[in-house]
Amino acid sequence: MADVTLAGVTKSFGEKRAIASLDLTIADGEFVVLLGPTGAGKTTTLRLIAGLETPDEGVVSIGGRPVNGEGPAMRDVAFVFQQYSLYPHLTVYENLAFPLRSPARRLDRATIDARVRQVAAMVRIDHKLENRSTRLSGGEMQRVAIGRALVRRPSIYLMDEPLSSLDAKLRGELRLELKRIQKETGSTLLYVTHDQIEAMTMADRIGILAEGKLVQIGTPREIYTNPANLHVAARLGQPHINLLPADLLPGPTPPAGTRTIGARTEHLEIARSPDGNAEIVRVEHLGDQNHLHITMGAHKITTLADPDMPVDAGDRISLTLKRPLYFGQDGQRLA
Ligand SMILES: Nc1ncnc2c1ncn2[C@@H]1O[C@H](COP(=O)(O)OP(=O)(O)OP(=O)(O)O)[C@@H](O)[C@H]1O
Repeated sequence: MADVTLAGVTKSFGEKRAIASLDLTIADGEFVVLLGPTGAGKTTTLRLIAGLETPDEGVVSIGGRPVNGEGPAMRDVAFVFQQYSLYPHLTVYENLAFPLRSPARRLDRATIDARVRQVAAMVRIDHKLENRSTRLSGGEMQRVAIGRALVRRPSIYLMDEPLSSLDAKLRGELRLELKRIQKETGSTLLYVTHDQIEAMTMADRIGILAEGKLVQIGTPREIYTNPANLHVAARLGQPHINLLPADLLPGPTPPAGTRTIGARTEHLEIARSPDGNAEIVRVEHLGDQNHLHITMGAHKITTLADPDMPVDAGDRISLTLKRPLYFGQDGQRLA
């Protein structure tokens, strides 16, 4: 079993508390994505699990075994970083074979060869095995870097923004492949990203970190539809959720104590109306949808609309809320 547990883990760097009493469990075979703003403690969490940092307090366990005293080599964990970190003078084949050649592994040549070829096929780089790693595109290099982690067959993968340096098309392709590989191999994977699409599409569960604390963890759908507070609500959704005063828009009566209403596209009803309560100031045509930028008094609202909806800048519309999210004074969700 390769479940990972952090229990009450705290880690400071000098005065800075990077991780504050963090409790997190990743089940065996689960794909968990950590999302959070810069400095939230995502990388530090990975490094604590890898054994590259030692907790000040609390316990890190892998497969039920406390590993606080164990170095990285003993933890059977593979780390994939944002930078490719390949050996430039070696071929793709040699880069993939390298982790298997350590004397401690005692693998024979045929076993190494079979494993390299199997993983190369998995990450779809088998046609470039003899290329030098410097003569690859960014996407190919990152496939090799991921392959080099896979070839070792560790029980846990830790990935720190492995796709962020790639262009959007490659990111989309590798996202699908990573998810497929993780399913096929049944590996436990903890993945850090700023990219909410990666989080939504790959994660079994998303953990939202803020200031070294786990604010919420749940399936992508739970985190999106049932955010625990304003912070979580603002992390997911494109365009960004609109955070509005409780009495701005007509709609259902908010629960007592409502300070802020969270309205995503699906919480807003739009109708063209010359005496409507809002005005469209800009329409961005994105092809399959339109981005509408709306003002209502001093407030700005952004939402999506069907490209067939005949609206232009300057049009007045009436905006109504339907089942939005309600938040109290302290930012916590009320309903
Ligand atoms: N080695 C270190 N020395 C001093 N401070 C550190 C060190 N490592 C991390 N920190 C601090 O701890 C906090 C958390 O850092 P961490 O790298 O875990 O954040 P992150 O969520 O991964 O951020 P990013 O998204 O920018 O990578 C930050 O304030 C950072 O400056």
